[in-house]
Amino acid sequence: MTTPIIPTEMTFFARFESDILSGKKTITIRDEAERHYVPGTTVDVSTYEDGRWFCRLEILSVEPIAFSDLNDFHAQQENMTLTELKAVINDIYPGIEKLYVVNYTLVK
Ligand SMILES: CC(=O)Nc1ccn([C@H]2C[C@H](O)[C@@H](CO)O2)c(=O)n1
Repeated sequence: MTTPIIPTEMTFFARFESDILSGKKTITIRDEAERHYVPGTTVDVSTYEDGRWFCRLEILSVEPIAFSDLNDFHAQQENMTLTELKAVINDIYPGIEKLYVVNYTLVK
């Protein structure tokens, strides 16, 4: 039996940093490769572009979601409209239907 590796790091595109730090963005939607975050653990967060650390987040939950089931509540939690959110996700994960909502809170 293999021991699961608990992720301790997460990256975000730098353009989302201010929304995360202000508490306006409280979820991120990731693909299969990033579904292994564990509720109750904390992760160090840095920018995807240059690896600059900017905060720690506590993972609250990780729930599967189909792209076609994304709704206005998800968009609100991302501080976007649903149209914007779907466009962002389509850009990052083109054609991927099976996704995961990672809910987090800023560690102060
Ligand atoms: C490497 C990678 O995939 N990085 C990501 C993925 C997603 N995000 C943001 C963009 C949206 O706000 C949500 C939904 O995917 O999460 C990101 O910043 N970096």
